[in-house]
Amino acid sequence: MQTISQKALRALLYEVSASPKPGLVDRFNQGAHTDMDFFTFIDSSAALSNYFSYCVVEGVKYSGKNPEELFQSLRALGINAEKVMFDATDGVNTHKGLIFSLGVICAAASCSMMESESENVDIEIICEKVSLMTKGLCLRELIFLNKSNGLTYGEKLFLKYGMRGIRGEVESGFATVRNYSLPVLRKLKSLKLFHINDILVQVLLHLMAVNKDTNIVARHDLKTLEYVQRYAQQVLDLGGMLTPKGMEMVFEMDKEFIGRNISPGGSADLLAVTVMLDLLLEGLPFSGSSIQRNCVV
Ligand SMILES: CC(C)(COP(=O)(O)OP(=O)(O)OC[C@H]1O[C@@H](n2cnc3c(N)ncnc32)[C@H](O[C@H]2O[C@H](COP(=O)(O)OP(=O)(O)OP(=O)(O)O)[C@@H](O)[C@H]2O)[C@@H]1O)[C@@H](O)C(=O)NCCC(=O)NCCS
Ligand SMILES: Nc1ncnc2[nH]cnc12
Repeated sequence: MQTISQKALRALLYEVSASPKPGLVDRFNQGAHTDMDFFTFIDSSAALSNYFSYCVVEGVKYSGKNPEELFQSLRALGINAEKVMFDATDGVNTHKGLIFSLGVICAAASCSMMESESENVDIEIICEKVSLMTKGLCLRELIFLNKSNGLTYGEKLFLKYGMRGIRGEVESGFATVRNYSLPVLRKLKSLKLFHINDILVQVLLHLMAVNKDTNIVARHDLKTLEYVQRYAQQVLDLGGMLTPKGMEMVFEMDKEFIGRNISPGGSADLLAVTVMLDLLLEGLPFSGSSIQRNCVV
């Protein structure tokens, strides 16, 4: 059995390995990116493995009553992890979104497991903890935003379109993942009919059909986001990765996204989050009521 941080690393590696992912870096090509490839993601993933352990430790140590304090304790770790990522990739942003999302999940999972003294913590409880930890984040960092320059893409897009990006997704306890992608992943795995690669790409298509991906809007506009969502739904209607015709369309979509410089990076992130929550559902190496803290990490 694996520890929480090993699962986080596995989620990163599964996400980048799933191929073909339209417009994204995968084993077949660089997608709509010129500055990074599959190996950049391997370098970035390896560099981040310690960071996930540190986040798990914060969750294990935390015994207070206000989960927002636990989130605050992660912030410095997250900022440092972004530096570690940029060092490993020569300044390319591979995993900024996942440093944030998986860091919060690692801490929420270990904290919830310590509280319940059980390895079998419901995903709903972990996501509820994520939501409590990040409560008020959109209000503080977007709605009451009081800086006028040096804005991140996420902040600019909130001001322009009211999009809440990754902050909205974590504050909702990963509603998009719980409502759409995780049920698809679990159902397809349980059928035992398809290869994990094809299942992951299929899950990505489901995410692309619904996710309000700020990454697409940052490079383009809302019309392009709608185009991506419609296109993903059309491919799913043909069976997506699970039928020969659908699979052909996925390769076609990849070519088209590369040509139009479209990269659904936010949906790629939610694919990794989906894998992580699924791996957490498998349980962790605890032993009865005496929790072996080092096993969780
Ligand atoms: C809190 C922050 C992480 C917020 O950052 P920001 O204000 O920039 O907010 P967002 O734009 O909302 O999101 C940041 C990244 O999250 C991913 N993302 C976006 N939308 C969604 C969504 N709907 N669901 C899930 N995830 C989403 C996305 O990451 C992916 O894209 C990255 C590539 O981005 P970028 O380089 O900008 O784009 P390119 O098009 O490739 O660039 P060009 O080639 O055009 O130049 C890639 O990393 C994917 O992962 C968003 O980028 C942050 O500001 C913050 O506070 N950081 C500190 C860390 C911290 O506090 N951690 C806490 C400890 S847990
Ligand atoms: N595979 C991928 N390609 C491009 N951007 C990403 N962000 C997260 N995963 C990604």
